[in-house]
Amino acid sequence: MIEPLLEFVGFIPLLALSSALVWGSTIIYSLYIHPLSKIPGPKLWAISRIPFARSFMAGTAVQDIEKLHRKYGPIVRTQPNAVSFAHPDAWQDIQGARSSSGGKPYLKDPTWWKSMSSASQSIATAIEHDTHARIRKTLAPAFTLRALKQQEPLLQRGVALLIQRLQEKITKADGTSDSFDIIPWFNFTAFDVFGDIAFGETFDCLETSNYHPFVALICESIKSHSMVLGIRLFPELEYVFKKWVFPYMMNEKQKKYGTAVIDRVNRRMQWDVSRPDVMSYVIAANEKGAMTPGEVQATFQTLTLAGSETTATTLSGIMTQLLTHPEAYEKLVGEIRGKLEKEGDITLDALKNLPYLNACLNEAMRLCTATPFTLPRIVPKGGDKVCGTWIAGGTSVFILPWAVNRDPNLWHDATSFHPERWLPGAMEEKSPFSNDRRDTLHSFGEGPRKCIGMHLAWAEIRLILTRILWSLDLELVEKTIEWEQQKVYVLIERGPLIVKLKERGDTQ
Ligand code: HEM
Repeated sequence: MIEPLLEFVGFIPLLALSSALVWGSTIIYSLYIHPLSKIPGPKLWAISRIPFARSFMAGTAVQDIEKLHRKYGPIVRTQPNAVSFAHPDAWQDIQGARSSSGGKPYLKDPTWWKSMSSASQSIATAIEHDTHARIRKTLAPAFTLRALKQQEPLLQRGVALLIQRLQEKITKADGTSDSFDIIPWFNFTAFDVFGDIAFGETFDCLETSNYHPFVALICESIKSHSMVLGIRLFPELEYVFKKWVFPYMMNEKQKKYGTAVIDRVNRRMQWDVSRPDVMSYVIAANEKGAMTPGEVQATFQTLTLAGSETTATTLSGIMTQLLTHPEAYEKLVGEIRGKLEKEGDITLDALKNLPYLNACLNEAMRLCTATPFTLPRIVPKGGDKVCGTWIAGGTSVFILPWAVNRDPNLWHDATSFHPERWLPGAMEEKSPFSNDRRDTLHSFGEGPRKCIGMHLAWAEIRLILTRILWSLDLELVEKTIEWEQQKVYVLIERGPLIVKLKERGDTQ
């Protein structure tokens, strides 16, 4: 009885010694022999995936890695096999088409991009170039400027309902509203407008002045989605989590509302109507069988999230900046009310030509970018030069817009909100912003996988912001959003922004 125990106890030092040897040689390999050993960065991050995963799952990765960039430079090793770039050339090198990759961009890193919930691929989760190109070609006509012109009445209708709902809040005798959090209203509008433009049904958020359970679910699940992504960095654990943990994380709400988009997609496909929504283009292209039904469903699920969360984040960002910079707020309201006399003057075409509005939006997209961390790509076999540095094939590489957009070497007074840096005067030699690297702001990505919804996003953001500022005066009651400290779980977790409204004071 005692003998096997003694045998086992005797085995422990051997086990400890062999583990120490394996660990020791892995550490020495990672630090001194690995093809990325010359890339600067903290040693702990170079030998283990744990520090990155911890920081990512805590929602502080963008701030933590920004600090690493300030210390180690624009190229930093963030995991044994991953490198972050905060370099002006990174957009072209990592996301652009490369001659070294046969004129194609690097493939998306499946650890980050492969769909977790759907067997079918979507425009965003498709890894292979051919599948992506086929899906993108089917959707592209729905997102041109021409299509947007036809979709404008749908957009205007959604935004008009937002304004009506906000005006209904003005119930006090002194002509003001009670204090309320304006952030959910950006979510309501973004999801409703996109639902209407995508498949002809809103989520009734503005109708009911409340979250549709599906929209609430999406907002709540942003954090848990990041947990899952963090776990994926450890393929050895993923099987256990997939089999034993994730099924239990799927709650009743998820089961009930998870199909909210698919149901709408299926309903829309049965309609025999002519309306210029995104689905009408897909139906037309699908007469030739361009996308499978599974791809259509997966793509509309992606579009709903990609098309709404990002827009709502940008609106939250610009509103936070304007309400905390009263001089910019006043100047923008002056431009909007001065140049747009009647409500009917607020058209998408007119808004393109308001210089201060567009300067404010560019500046908000710089500091409050909706995608502060871009999901990684894989350097092709054989390796490649990225931003002038040789990176081994198979390395996971990503851009950190959060750090590029705050780099004091690229921007004057980098962390402050200055819409002026986007006005023509900023190019003049005497301007403090004359050396700003405006060309490094790529809010919508770069290359063949650049945001397909860019025109729609600009239109929606300009229209929502302008119509609010044209109709209403806003007063900041309480700012609980400190944008610099916002947690980022791939997308940004946005805190409350408490405001009061009143009807605009001057003539209408
Ligand atoms: C301010 C709002 C938005 C921002 C900042 C934004 C940003 C981005 C970025 C940076 C990418 C590239 C991601 C990557 O490849 O790593 C992207 C891709 C994408 N965006 Fe947007 N986006 C916005 C609004 C929209 C809207 C309104 C839609 C609606 C359809 C949309 C749909 C997509 C899709 C489908 C992709 C993937 C494209 C592809 O892989 O071909 N986005 N977006």
